[in-house]
Amino acid sequence: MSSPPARFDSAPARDVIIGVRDLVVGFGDKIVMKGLNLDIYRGEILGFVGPSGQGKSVLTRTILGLVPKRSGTIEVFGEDVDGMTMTRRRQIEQRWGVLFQQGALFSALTVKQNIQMPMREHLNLSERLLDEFARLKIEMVGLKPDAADKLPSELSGGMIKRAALARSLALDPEILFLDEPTSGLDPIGAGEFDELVATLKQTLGLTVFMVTHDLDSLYTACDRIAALGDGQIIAQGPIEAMLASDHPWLRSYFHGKRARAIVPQGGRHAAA
Ligand SMILES: Nc1ncnc2c1ncn2[C@@H]1O[C@H](COP(=O)(O)OP(=O)(O)OP(=O)(O)O)[C@@H](O)[C@H]1O
Repeated sequence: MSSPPARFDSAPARDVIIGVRDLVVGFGDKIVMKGLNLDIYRGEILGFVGPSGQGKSVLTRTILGLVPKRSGTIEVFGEDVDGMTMTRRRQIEQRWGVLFQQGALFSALTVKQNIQMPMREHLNLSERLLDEFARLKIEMVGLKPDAADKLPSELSGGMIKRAALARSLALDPEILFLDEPTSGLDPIGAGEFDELVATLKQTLGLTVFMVTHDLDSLYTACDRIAALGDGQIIAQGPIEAMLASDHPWLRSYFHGKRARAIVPQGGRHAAA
């Protein structure tokens, strides 16, 4: 199965923070990635779309080293992940933050304790500094200070997302992986979350890889979009490139009934 060349766009060379080449991933007889190529550039918010079950989460998990690949290469921060020592791998892991679809906070721990988990695992900090850093992260994601001592069960869906985001920022990552961050949020909450991610990108210089089905996020938060289909990238570029594509799935996704419900000025859907 042929794949697009290593660089697809005519833009000047940019700093590739993650480079995926000829990636093949499968489970038993089922091949999910069929020679996929993708670059994630430093400082961008890349939206990753595609039909359900095509492998968006699998790609994320493969990059993160949670799913083994059959072949191909993955370079993270310019280094091939194959052959990395465990120590190096752990150093790399400190440079990314992950927000899984369900938020995945530990239910028995308070927000503060959740945020401090990665810090305790990777850093050697005093309790005073741990508290100070957790307080900072809580403020960064727009939660009130009293959220620190709450359990996840005491939080709304939007607050859980923010708390999980705060935890993913615990180690001051360079890149954030967000798996459907606005799913389950009402349109206003989703819009606020997108704004927060865009602000964090600006202020912290973050790179963001965001798996999403949320058209509004693609319009309002993403600098670039990559679309997955049949185990490969079928299109990538700014929203205009998606709108101009004549690929059948992209046409129905970006020009279908739901897409037409978007307020032209970039407002969110009337209904989620
Ligand atoms: N651990 C696994 N074992 C076997 N098959 C798996 C495993 N993980 C994922 N798959 C399969 O890989 C395919 C891609 O799944 P994935 O969750 O990545 O899709 P997706 O594009 O993220 O879907 P959605 O948009 O619905 O979240 C699916 O057919 C899924 O059943």
